[in-house]
Amino acid sequence: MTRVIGLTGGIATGKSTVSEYLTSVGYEIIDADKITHQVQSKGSKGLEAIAAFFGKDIIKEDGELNRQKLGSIVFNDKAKLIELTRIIDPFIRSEVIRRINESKNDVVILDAPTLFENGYHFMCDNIISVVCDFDEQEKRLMERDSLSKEEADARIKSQWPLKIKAELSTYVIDSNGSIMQTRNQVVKLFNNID
Ligand SMILES: CC(C)(COP(=O)(O)OP(=O)(O)OC[C@H]1O[C@@H](n2cnc3c(N)ncnc32)[C@H](O)[C@@H]1O)[C@@H](O)C(=O)NCCC(=O)NCCS
Ligand SMILES: Nc1ncnc2c1ncn2[C@@H]1O[C@H](COP(=O)(O)OP(=O)(O)OP(=O)(O)O)[C@@H](O)[C@H]1O
Repeated sequence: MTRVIGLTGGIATGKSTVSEYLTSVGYEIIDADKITHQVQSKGSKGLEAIAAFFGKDIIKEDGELNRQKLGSIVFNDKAKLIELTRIIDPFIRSEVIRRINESKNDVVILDAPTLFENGYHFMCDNIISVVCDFDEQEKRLMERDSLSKEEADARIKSQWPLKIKAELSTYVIDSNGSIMQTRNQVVKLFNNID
């Protein structure tokens, strides 16, 4: 049976950087963000369900989801984020489960930012959290996504505190240093996990 290693952390703490490295050394990654985009794509049932709740204006002229608009609604209104999760998570979950069940590998990495918030930790044998200090996370998020301080803080605060995620994880990667230092921790960790 395929073992599932959960990879989580906070927005812009370095999960994708870690999962890109794990891909390069041959691990199979199930990327919950990519699946989210897939189940919300043009003409999908997921997008139809989102538009039924948030209104047709949430779809752009080209038929794609207006991600920026939806993000600014849900990351500033907890009740709306709960609604979005209620609508879209069943689509994400069934695809994640399908991918795990169909995997031919001994190990898959489930890369999910809201692993704990959305209850995906119950599917995992081990959990790795990638964490860094709040100021560093805020800085990285503002730079990467060209967000203001307020926009970055709203996104960070819509997730569970990193301290709690770290406490609930089997392993913690501290990404405060350089990318090379993060990578070295991953190499060391995976030498011991397998
Ligand atoms: C709100 C949406 C449209 C924003 O889209 P956008 O393209 O700007 O961001 P993207 O999807 O690439 O996510 C970027 C980051 O936002 C954070 N994020 C996404 N969804 C959530 C959420 N429900 N709660 C907290 N943080 C979230 C994550 O850290 C993620 O890595 C989109 O994130 C979404 O539909 N989210 C709800 C689905 C979900 O819960 N996805 C997480 C899968 S475990
Ligand atoms: N030591 C480090 N480890 C990881 N990433 C770093 C480090 N130093 C800087 N970064 C940068 O931080 C940014 C955020 O990293 P990344 O995109 O991997 O975050 P993420 O956790 O996957 O975020 P999201 O939840 O939004 O998908 C990237 O631009 C990355 O290059």
